[in-house]
Amino acid sequence: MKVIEVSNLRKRYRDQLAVDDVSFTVEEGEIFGVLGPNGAGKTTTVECVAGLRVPDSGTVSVLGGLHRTELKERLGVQLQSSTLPEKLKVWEALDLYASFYREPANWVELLERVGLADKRDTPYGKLSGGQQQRLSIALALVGGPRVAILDELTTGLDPQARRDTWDLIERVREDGVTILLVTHFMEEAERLCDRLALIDSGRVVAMDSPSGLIARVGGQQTVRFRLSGPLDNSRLKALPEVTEVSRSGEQVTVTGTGNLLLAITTVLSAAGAVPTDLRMEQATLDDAFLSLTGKKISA
Ligand SMILES: Nc1ncnc2c1ncn2[C@@H]1O[C@H](COP(=O)(O)OP(=O)(O)OP(=O)(O)O)[C@@H](O)[C@H]1O
Repeated sequence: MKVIEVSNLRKRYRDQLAVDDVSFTVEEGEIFGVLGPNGAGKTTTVECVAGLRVPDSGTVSVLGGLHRTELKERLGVQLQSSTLPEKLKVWEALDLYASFYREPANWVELLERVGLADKRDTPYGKLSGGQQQRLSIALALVGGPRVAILDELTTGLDPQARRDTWDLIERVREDGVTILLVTHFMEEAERLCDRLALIDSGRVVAMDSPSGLIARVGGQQTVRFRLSGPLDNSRLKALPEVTEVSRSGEQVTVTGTGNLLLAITTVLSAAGAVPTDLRMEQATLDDAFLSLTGKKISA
C-alpha cells in the first residue's frame, strides 16, 4: 500500500525556486530517505508532505488522501531545529503534546524507549543536544502516528548518539510506522533507508535502494597497497578487471571492476611481490551522487 504519494511538486519562495519537480511514493512500513546537498529542497518537500506548506503546483496524498484534521492524528513530524521553551520540563512537553491527540501513545513508555526516563523532570534547556534530539523524536511519536517525518534527525549529534538514534528509528519502524527521513549523511541513508530519492536543485535525480544507487556507478572499485620492490604495471593493466593503475613511490592505486582484488593478488603473487597495507574501497552514495550530478553531497 502506498502511504505517501507526491506528484510533480513545485514550490517557489519569491525569487527562489526551492522545489522544481519532485515525485515519489513511499510504501507502508518503509524508511524512505530524501538525500541531497544543502539547499536542494529537501525540507521544503517534506514540509509540503506534512501539510505545513502549500505547494504552488503538484499533488501530495498521505494515507490515501486523508483530510488535514484526520491526518494530524496519524502523522508525526520532527522538524529541523525546532526548539521548546527552556524551562519546559521533559514530562510537561510530552504531556502537552499528548493533549493534542485523541488517542495519544503512552508517553511514559515512550520516555523509556528514547532513554530519557531519568530526565523526566529536567527542563528542556538543561538537556544535552542528543537528549533534546531524542525528546523531539518522542514528541513526533507521542500521537502514535502511522507516518513519521523526520528532518535532519542526527545533525549535531556525536557518533555514539547518532548510532543510538538510528537504533531507535529501526525500532520505530519495527512497530509498523512508515518513515520519511531527510538527511545529508550518506552513512545514515545507507544504514536506515530502504529506498532513497537523491535530490539536487529541487529535482529528483535518481530513486532506488542505497545499493541500487551505488551499483549505478558501475561497481567501480579502488584497491590501494604499498609495494617496496619493482612491479611491471603492464601486467596489472593487462587484466580485464583493471581500468587504471598509478604508482607514486611505494603507493600503488588500481581502479577497476569485477573481482578486482583477486585478479590483482593473483598477478602479484605470480610475480613474487608482497603487497602491504592493502585496502579496498567501493563506491559510495556520494560517488553515485557525484556521477549523477557532477557535485558532492557532503561539502
Ligand atoms: N522560508 C524561505 N524563504 C525563502 N527561501 C527559502 C525558505 N526556505 C528555504 N528557502 C530556500 O529554498 C531552497 C531550498 O531550501 P530547503 O530548506 O528546502 O533545502 P534543504 O535541501 O532542506 O537544505 P538544508 O539541508 O540546508 O536545510 C534554498 O535555496 C533555501 O535558501
